[in-house]
Amino acid sequence: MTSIGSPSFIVMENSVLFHSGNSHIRLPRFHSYGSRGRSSLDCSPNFSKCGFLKVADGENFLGLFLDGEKMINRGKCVRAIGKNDAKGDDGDESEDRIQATINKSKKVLALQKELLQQIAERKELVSSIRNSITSSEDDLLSYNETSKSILNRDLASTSGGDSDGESTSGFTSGKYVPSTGVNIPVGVEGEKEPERNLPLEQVPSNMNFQKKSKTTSLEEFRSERVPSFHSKAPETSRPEEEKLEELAEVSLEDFTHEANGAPVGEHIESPPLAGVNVMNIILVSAECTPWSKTGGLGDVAGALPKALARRGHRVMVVAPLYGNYAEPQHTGVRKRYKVDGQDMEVSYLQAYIDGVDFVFIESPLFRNIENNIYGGQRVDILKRMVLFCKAAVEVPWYVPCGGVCYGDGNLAFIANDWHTALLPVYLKAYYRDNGLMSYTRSVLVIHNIAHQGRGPVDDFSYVDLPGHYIDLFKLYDPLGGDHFNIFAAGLKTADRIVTVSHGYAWELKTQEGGWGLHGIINENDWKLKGIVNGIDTKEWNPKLDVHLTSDGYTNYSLETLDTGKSKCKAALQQELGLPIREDVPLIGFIGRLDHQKGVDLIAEAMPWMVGQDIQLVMLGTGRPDLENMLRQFESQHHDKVRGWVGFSVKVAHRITAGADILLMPSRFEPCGLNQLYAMNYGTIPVVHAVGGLRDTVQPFDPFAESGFGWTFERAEADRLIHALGNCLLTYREYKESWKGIQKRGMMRDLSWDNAAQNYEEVLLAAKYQW
Ligand SMILES: Nc1ncnc2c1ncn2[C@@H]1O[C@H](COP(=O)(O)OP(=O)(O)O[C@H]2O[C@H](CO)[C@@H](O)[C@H](O)[C@H]2O)[C@@H](O)[C@H]1O
Repeated sequence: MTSIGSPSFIVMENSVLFHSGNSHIRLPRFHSYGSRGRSSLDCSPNFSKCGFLKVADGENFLGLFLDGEKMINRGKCVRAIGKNDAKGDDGDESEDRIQATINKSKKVLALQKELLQQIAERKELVSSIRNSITSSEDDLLSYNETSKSILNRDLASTSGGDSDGESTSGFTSGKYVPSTGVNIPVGVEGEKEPERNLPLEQVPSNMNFQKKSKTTSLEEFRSERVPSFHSKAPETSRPEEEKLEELAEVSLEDFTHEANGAPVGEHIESPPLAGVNVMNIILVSAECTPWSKTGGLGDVAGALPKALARRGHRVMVVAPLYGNYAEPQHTGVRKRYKVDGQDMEVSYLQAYIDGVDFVFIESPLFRNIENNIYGGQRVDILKRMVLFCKAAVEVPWYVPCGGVCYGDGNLAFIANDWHTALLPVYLKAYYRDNGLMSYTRSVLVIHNIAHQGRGPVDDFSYVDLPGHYIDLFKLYDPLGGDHFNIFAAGLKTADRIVTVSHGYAWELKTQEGGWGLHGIINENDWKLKGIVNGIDTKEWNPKLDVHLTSDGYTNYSLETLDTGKSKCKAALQQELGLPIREDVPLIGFIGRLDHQKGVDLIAEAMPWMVGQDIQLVMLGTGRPDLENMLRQFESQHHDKVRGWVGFSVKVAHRITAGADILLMPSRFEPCGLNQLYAMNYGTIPVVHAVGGLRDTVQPFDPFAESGFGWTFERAEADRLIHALGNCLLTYREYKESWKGIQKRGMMRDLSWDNAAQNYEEVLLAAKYQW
């Protein structure tokens, strides 16, 4: 928070020139001010320097307040700081300073002029490049009659959206009809290739275009000097005048700094980490924490976008609205989409949290299934995903966030698992095949290849695509012959494929690991990359964990590990009704109860385990037989074992904090998040060395005192017993080594920041791929 002391002002027609110490800044005058005695604070959501004026008497300004902490936070309310009389206590001295400011502003205007000249030159260069691209790709870009008529329809601006609720999109006689009132982004016109303001960063780097020429382009200037603004329109859809206006709005201080080489004022935000590569990114997921979660996908959808936003990208998450969520507000936008021949209406809600736009799609199909997201008949699930993907792919056109739609230029979708694997296909079939959304890319992330959206070939009729698209979905299966496979089509169509660890990227290409899709994955190896998941270090942090603030639990850190963790362990033992003993190793398991998670291996090892002086708590839901098994473990070994059947985020956090050891005998594990959470809480993982578990848990080496846990090479009970036995021995006999492992785990950087940077590289590669 920046405190501005004894400031003085010049009130101009449309702005207020503010001067204090060495700082100068121009702020727009807010229409909401000027009322007598007004004392509340207000802000301009679109203004880069989010200023606050307090007025007591007509046009006499009493105070001006700056949000110096994070100026790009739209709508973030700040406390009032600083106060001064408009005429100033400084009298003449103040007048002089103001005069000086005016002089400086003149210099700045001269600078601006020069910049505009450079921009004009740069524009000329870009348009000549664009012309050459257009002429060489004429064939590719010529539209068929259908697309011409689509383009001729509604050429309204990208902002605002259409809320008439009357439009329907879908395929009629093999031709896709976008929803009535599609807001084709500005620049899409008439019968030719849409005229677009190709942003500078969209020019492929290999085009010999001097990206880093001596003169500075507007884009470069903006990205280097001005923080990225959440509510700004995508570059492609904004007229040049608007950009210039924005340039003029950049504070005087920025310019005077440029001119004088003076120190940067406190209110200048550092440039986005992504630099000139900032993009609009829309992650589409069937679940998203904290609103909906059945497993790790929800965690990723809730956290990765925030890390991407921290790098300066404009980021949105699109998810279905399953329940009544507190945060999102109705946008007033409604649309209709055809699903299996029926018109389905959807509406859109939106919330802006931690730099990310969360957009929820509301439909009776999604209502009240938060506990059964993937439940129901195969065809019902398929219809839900068809509706979700059809609606999601058009969100950038219809749903204004911070007042402005994302638009389809410089845009990349991140789809996740088979549930949204239709999105890349729709993007291609409905739009890119018709010359629309040409600058939009899609990346498909594989979190779990075991679930693929399979069905009989006849299911193709539900996805509403032109007939020839069936080849993308058809897959031969040695058991069932030809079948319909949504994941297969998504993998073939997406511009890039990501999976959640390096180990899993390798496994996917094998017959055992690819679950029938290894052929397709091998064919598309060139676009596949493994990126290890991160963790949400706010949500899963023993220091901040909100689930550790009651019932005897406590927050702790590396410094308070011994006392804090012991307290959490005792609280967990008490909550579970286990004997409260500091010296007994407490082992935890958290996960979906299915074949993947290797619960049966724990069952096999159970006789050995209960023969040890240990305690075991297992939390999970899933296959009914495995749920029953958990209940049986508890009733048979009530003094040592608890089987908690249910889905409880709170209990998951508490087990992670209170347990000494986390067991993950997964048969396959694309990445695994629980072992990462465990390490961050000083809980030692014992894992089957597979997929992401192998990538993230380097085995303990007692000679080098290195490593983070114990691993076993084969998913077999005796291997598990061997690894767990060594772990228990170290717990009991080698306390210092144990502490070392705990501390190394807690000191690791497990945040999403690294992964976000890697995702950015993938998105960029997709963006420049034609
Ligand atoms: N009963 C319960 N109560 C409360 N919380 C529970 C729970 N059961 C599971 N969870 C939570 O769900 C998440 C599970 O995440 P994982 O990554 O371990 O597995 P999942 O197989 O679902 O995810 C897939 O996607 C993720 C994300 O990419 C990959 O890491 C993973 O390998 C892949 O299988 C964790 O946050 C865990 O705490």
